[in-house]
Amino acid sequence: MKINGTHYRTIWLAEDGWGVEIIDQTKLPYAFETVTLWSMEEAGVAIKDMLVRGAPLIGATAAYGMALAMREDPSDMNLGKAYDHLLATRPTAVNLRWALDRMRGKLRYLAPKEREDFAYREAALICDEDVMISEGIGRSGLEIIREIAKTKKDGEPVNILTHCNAGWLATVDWGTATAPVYMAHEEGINVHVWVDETRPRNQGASLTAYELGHHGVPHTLIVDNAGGHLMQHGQVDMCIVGTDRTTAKGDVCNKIGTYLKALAAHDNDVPFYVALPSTTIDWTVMDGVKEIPIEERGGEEVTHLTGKTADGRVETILITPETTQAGNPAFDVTPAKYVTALITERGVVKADEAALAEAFPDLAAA
Ligand SMILES: CSC[C@@H](O)[C@@H](O)C(=O)COP(=O)(O)O
Repeated sequence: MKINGTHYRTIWLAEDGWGVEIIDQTKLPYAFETVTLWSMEEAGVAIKDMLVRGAPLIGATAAYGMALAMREDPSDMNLGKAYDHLLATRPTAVNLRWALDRMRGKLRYLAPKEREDFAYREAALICDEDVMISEGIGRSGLEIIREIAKTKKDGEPVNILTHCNAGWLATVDWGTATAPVYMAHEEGINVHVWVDETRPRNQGASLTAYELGHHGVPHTLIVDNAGGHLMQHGQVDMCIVGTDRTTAKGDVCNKIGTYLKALAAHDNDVPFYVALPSTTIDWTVMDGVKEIPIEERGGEEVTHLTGKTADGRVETILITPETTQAGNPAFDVTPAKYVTALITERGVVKADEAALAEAFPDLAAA
């Protein structure tokens, strides 16, 4: 993705070859600042405090966290310690466990002195693969947008609603939900994105709007509750969202509020697509509502708002009475029956157990 003419991935190695550079997403959209992670602990903090976020990028950062750990101490004991420490940072995105399992699964069979170099190579591979996977998702979803575009009169845009940020900033590059949008835009299809602000952390307002703007994709920010109204009035052609964990039968766990969008889409015959890399499928889980752990975050994310003042200061303010308690479940589960289809790197797949197993026989059986 290009920011002011320079192509950036969301994670890369520092010039010294071992520090890990990330974009501090807590500073966006007000400032584009990069941070270097020098230790496994710093990688853990970056995930937990959401300097990096989005399921695929959480996985990529954890992989580099393991590499940093192996540089510090490549012993068996530290391998286990780093795995446990990083796994505890955020509970819902399964890419975290996937990346850690892949790293530990390979590193444990190597002699300690071989582990550091291998870990850096493996983490880089995970990042490169993520970019290729997002490109594959983009190509799969592009077909759907092309078909909808054919039904439009000259000059009418394809209106796409998205929730949270499943964009370039949530992956290593391209994004999942945004990859088809970027490809359609590059192909000259007239696309317009309805961006849910995505309270409480406002990933839509701060991140999705930021990256669509930098890419020149027409978009309009809406409050989270506007989607149903727009759908009732024929102003949404399709929804595309991301997912933090998809079950073996196609239930989808994504940012809180996704479920309500899916219900509104169902009621209005608007196709509801979920874009995901295969790394986001948890083959060990069937029933998303009962089995997926939902991250509960601090109530201050709900009671406070952060924004930029007219004189350029970034401030956090209280929007409730001092004593108000807030609940803050960060994700919800959309049952497979409300998902029109899953947009994956291996094509568009029905959200059901048999279709997923057929599309990913190698992974489903593992
Ligand atoms: C391709 S990212 C998919 C999901 O991780 C994304 O939609 C999302 O909900 C991100 O939540 P976040 O809490 O910002 O990490």
